Amino acid sequence: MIRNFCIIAHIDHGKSTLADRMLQATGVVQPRDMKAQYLDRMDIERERGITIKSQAVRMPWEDENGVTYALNMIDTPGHVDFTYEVSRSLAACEGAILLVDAAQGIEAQTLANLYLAMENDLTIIPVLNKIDLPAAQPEKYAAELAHLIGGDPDDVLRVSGKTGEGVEALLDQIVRQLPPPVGDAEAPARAMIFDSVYDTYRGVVTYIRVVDGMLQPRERIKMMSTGATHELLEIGVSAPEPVPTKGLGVGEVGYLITGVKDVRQSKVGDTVTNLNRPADQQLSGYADPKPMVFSGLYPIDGSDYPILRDALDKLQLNDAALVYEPETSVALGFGFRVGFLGLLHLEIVRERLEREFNLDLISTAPNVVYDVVTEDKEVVTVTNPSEFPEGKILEVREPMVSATVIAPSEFVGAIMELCQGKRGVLGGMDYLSEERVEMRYRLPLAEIVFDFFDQLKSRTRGYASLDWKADGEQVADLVKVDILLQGDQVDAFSAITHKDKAYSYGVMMTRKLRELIPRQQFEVPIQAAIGSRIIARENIRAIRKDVLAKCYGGDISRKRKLLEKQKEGKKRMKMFGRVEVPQEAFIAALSSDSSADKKK
Ligand SMILES: Nc1nc2c(ncn2[C@@H]2O[C@H](COP(=O)(O)OP(=O)(O)OP(=O)(O)O)[C@@H](O)[C@H]2O)c(=O)[nH]1
Repeated sequence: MIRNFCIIAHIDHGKSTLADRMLQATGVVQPRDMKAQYLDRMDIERERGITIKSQAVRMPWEDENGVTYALNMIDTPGHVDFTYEVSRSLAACEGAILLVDAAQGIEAQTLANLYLAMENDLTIIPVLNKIDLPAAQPEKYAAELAHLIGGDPDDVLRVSGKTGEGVEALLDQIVRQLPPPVGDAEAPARAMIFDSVYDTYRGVVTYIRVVDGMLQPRERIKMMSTGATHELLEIGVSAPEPVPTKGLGVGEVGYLITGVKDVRQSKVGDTVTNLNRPADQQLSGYADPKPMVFSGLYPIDGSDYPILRDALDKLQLNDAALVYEPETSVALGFGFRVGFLGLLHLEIVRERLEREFNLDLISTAPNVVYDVVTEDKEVVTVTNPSEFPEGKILEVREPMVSATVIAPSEFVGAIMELCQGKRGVLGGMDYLSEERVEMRYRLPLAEIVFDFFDQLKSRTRGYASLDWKADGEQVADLVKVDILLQGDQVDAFSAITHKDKAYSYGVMMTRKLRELIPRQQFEVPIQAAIGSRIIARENIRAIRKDVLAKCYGGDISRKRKLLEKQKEGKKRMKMFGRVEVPQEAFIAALSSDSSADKKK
């Protein structure tokens, strides 16, 4: 008897904590082994209190008639950057627990995840969490939830992941309400890969859900999309530590190990079948995660470049959403252009590179991907402003998102003002209750991916929540702004912006550089330009830097020392034409610009 379910919730509504309590209530983790966020294996997940990778775990649960069920729980990430992980997990389940913080109510990702679950035809069990909080308003939010998904407010379960209250009743309801998995036990095996993870000791561990038939150790399996075959070295369940079994049958969730070293050989969304008796139809897979923002990553010390390359290779083993290719910049030297799902993803990758591989990195201001149509109708995909085609351009298309904002209704005006300022178009508005409203906007990705969320939070005193998903492209009035030092373009500072914002970018960047670049022996103009048109200009005045002026005596050795020192200082300088720029100036100019993403 099997029940497969996942927990879906807005970020911080308590999924991981509830999962911990379930592990305890079912006895699979002993109290002495318990640690918070048991299923979050990465250090960064623990430290930041967020879930990045999905995890599956099997737990036994006995119903009131003494029948024991195997419950497979799949813990999913809550942040919008990792939504693609959620949809994969959902496809492996028959049911979802829709968890809502009893002191907060429905938030934007509650809705987004609910819609995903509904698209996957899952049975939904509404649950209010954190009922131990003094600020909890279970009656009010039970009504909100019942209104949203239909049904009676009294049927909304109430639990506390902190105290464990209501968790056993919830496990009983999972057994009672969720349908058992259906599949054909006699058919050729078909199993869906919903995650694959690189483990230093075991190689690639592939998480699967068997739909039809049976997979057994030692047999040869085939990946249906590539035709690659492997021997099944081990198959088993996570309980939550890996436990090898004699095979996995219909509806079962577990892992398999084949000895491959690269997660790309065990592609998420692929169907695993038996080589001797293969299935003819693949299961419908998932859309590949698509990078949304790109940034250049450069080692501060140029000799670290090979280390950075190896480190990215290693991280990619575990993160199929990470894409990169080598790139060179006049200002920053050799590095990589890296694609990310969002700014949180960028921040996490960068932190892992610095921490796990001891690298000091500089990242260029992130940008979204543009399609530029040139005069001869060629479409150029631009992931780096320096690739923006020269010459006449027919149109520039930018990626769009559809965004949902949920907030108390008193903030409707403030939210509208913000979204309009970001070139958003209102798509619709619904009241969830008398005082809370859901607003739907279509907005350019470039306008929301950077500081939108912070601005939204500050205009709504922290009450608004946001969710968004990709929604096609639009033609827009976009231009490339270049920054020139004495007439020479500095590639790391080029940016693609909306025409109305080009001027303010130009002014901001030229001012910043004027402050950061030391004076030279001659006057240096810093200009911002669109094509050949100058839109902003600052000057660095000339000085004559005479290091010898300090030495009045005739001590020649001291003079020589000073000259040597000056020469050394120059090594860390980059030359732009005749202009010397210390690398620190670039770092300072770029780092203050990259708005850190806050937890959403
Ligand atoms: N008082 C109280 N606090 C809770 C309860 N459940 C979770 N919390 C707290 O709420 C915060 C978020 O809990 P998590 O379990 O990390 O939330 P999450 O939804 O898993 O977050 P992500 O994995 O990042 O999506 C933590 O500080 C928990 O200690 C509860 O029942 N009562």
